Amino acid sequence: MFTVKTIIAHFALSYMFWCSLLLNVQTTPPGIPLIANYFTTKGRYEEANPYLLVDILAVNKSLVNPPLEECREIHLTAIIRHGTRYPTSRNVQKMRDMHQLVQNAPEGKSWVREVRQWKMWYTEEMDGRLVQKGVLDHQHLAIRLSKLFPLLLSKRNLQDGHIRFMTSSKHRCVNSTMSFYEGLVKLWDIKDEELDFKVNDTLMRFFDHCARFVETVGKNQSAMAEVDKFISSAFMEGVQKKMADRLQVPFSNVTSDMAQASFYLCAYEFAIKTINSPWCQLLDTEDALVLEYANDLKQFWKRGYGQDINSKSSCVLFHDVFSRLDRVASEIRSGSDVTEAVTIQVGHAETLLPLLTLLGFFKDSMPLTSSSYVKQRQRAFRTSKISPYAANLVLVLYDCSGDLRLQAVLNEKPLAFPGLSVHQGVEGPPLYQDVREHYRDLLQGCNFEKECQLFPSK
Ligand SMILES: O=P(O)(O)O[C@H]1[C@H](OP(=O)(O)O)[C@@H](OP(=O)(O)O)[C@H](O)[C@@H](O)[C@H]1OP(=O)(O)O
Repeated sequence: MFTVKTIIAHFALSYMFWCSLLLNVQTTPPGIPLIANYFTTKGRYEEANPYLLVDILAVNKSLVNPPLEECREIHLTAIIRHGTRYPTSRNVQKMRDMHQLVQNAPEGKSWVREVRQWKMWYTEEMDGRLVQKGVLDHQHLAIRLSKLFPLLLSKRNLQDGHIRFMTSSKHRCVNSTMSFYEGLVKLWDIKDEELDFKVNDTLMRFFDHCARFVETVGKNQSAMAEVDKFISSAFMEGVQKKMADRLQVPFSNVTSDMAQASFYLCAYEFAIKTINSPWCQLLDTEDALVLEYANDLKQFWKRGYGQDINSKSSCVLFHDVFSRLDRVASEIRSGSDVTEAVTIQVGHAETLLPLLTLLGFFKDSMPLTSSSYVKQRQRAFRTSKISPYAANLVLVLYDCSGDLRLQAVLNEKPLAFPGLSVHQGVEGPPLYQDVREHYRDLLQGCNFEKECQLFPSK
């Protein structure tokens, strides 16, 4: 349960947030950039769960465990994005160009001087590697999940080999997997144990192996047409103009890439070093909302509802998860032990977003387009909340006196399966059978090979 301190802090933070919205004044805690809630996939997990700012190990059991007394958790699959990372080499280049532009800006305000004096320390070699904060993200997540699901994430299950680890081959994911394991080993003071994990890109980087996705989306810039249109829109121009005014440089010198680079400089300095960098002074809330929307458009059209193949490329992961749930269900029904209590699968934002899309989560009534920025202010598809660093989708199977129930939890908050009504008005997670029925078409179809064929046979 939450401690009193956490509850008070949670309400204080929420009160400050709503004041800032109503009064449109900065009331974010000092040290946190005013625009920190809009960093999309470059954002910290803590901004999605502000109570963690007070106690990084706080959990709210009542939120995720079923209120039904007779339930006990019997299996957990967690699909987790890696922790906080360095920028990719492509973005380091954009950030370096932005830093260069500021060198030639006139002195101006004090923060401009600070930005001019700021040392560009990012290098291409960093290329998305995990940082120390990313190690802590996963260590802390492991401890919180073990507090939420103690029957599953237990010392006994770890030592008996009932907790399985799988990761993408990318260094940030391998190191995140090791950090998650370290969190448990430290918690239970386990010595002389070796982490046994599998690298499986077929599952964790399915998008690389889906020819139709690679050719029609990954390599096809026209699939990003709405993103490109928005980046050339008056909204983005407005951001560039304000930046040019603040820096007192010609508007023509401030490209949309530079606007994005300033956003990233503020985001990475904060996420990696917890610094409210002078770069954050270059953008106000309205600017951040525009840049947030540009990034959400990218994720929508490349990983979300924008193209059907985005979500269908995750069929292989969908079937992997449900075949394991089916296996556990039959083990329970036959009275035998559950062979795999916990599966930890570490991947990317582009592992999580297509699967969430396939399951129908965070779907808005209208698609995100270059012309719907204003209408989509309250959109459900907001990656700042869905897929920050260490974002995690946890599927928990419960045995409730013989009835199997399945709960979805995203970033430690329960998710209702879209379109699945509560079973006969009974509170708590739906019956597993009802979830399977709800996804019957996907379970019987969603054939990865067929969906990913570049030229589908008739
Ligand atoms: O804009 P960058 O180069 O950072 O984009 C990265 C992806 O980062 P994200 O857009 O999710 O913030 C990165 O995803 P991650 O979950 O591993 O951080 C992805 O692996 C990398 O290839 C870049 O994605 P893109 O779609 O190729 O731009």
